[in-house]
Amino acid sequence: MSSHRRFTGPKIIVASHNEGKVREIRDLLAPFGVETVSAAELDLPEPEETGTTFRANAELKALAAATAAGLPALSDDSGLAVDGLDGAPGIYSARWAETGEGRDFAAAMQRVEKDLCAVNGGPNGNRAAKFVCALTLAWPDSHVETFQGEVTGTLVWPGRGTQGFGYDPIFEPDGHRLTFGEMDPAAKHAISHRADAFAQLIEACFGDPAAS
Ligand SMILES: O=P(O)(O)OP(=O)(O)OP(=O)(O)OC[C@H]1O[C@@H](n2cnc3c(O)ncnc32)[C@H](O)[C@@H]1O
Ligand SMILES: [Mg+2]
Repeated sequence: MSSHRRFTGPKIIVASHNEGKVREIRDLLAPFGVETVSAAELDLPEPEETGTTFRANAELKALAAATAAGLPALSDDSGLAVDGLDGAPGIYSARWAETGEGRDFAAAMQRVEKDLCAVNGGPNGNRAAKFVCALTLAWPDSHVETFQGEVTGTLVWPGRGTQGFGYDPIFEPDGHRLTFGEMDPAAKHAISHRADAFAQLIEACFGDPAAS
């Protein structure tokens, strides 16, 4: 028997204010016939991400939405962790793009490249990075289930492609010659950090209970 709590539906809050993420989460949930409503659509406040780990931030976002709305909520805390930068920007990936008037990912990607070149003494050297995703499913009684996924790759410069969102144009996953920015959504979903975490969530909380 699995010790995970199962989601019995029918409705789930997607506890994110990031449109690109909400689109991907809806794609990944589509085969399970779950009705979704996003935190933005419900006008839920965006909690401050005070955690020091992806897990802590995912849990606080999901709990805030689930307890405010009285429905199970699914959050995602994710980011780009660059080996040569000791894992930066990491949990600060969104904050590196903040301008005070919104987000500028062109500027955030430029900062990653500049910092990496400073460490490597130029454009070559160690350009390894990974995307990390912590997914939390929380219930209104404060029960949480959290799963973490990742995908390793290499940073390219300049960025390529206009698909996806955030740092996708500069991330070329290992074993591929296209960046996430150049891949179709289905190709990204086959290998992404989000899809990795999702596969674990689905198996633990959405699978057939008779099979566990
Ligand atoms: O907190 P919510 O409301 O979900 O939305 P957010 O955009 O603030 O999300 P995070 O706090 O988790 O920050 C994640 C950052 O990492 C970036 N990121 C995460 N997953 C990504 C992906 O699949 N492709 C590109 N960038 C990604 C993303 O653009 C954000 O800047
Ligand atoms: Mg955020």
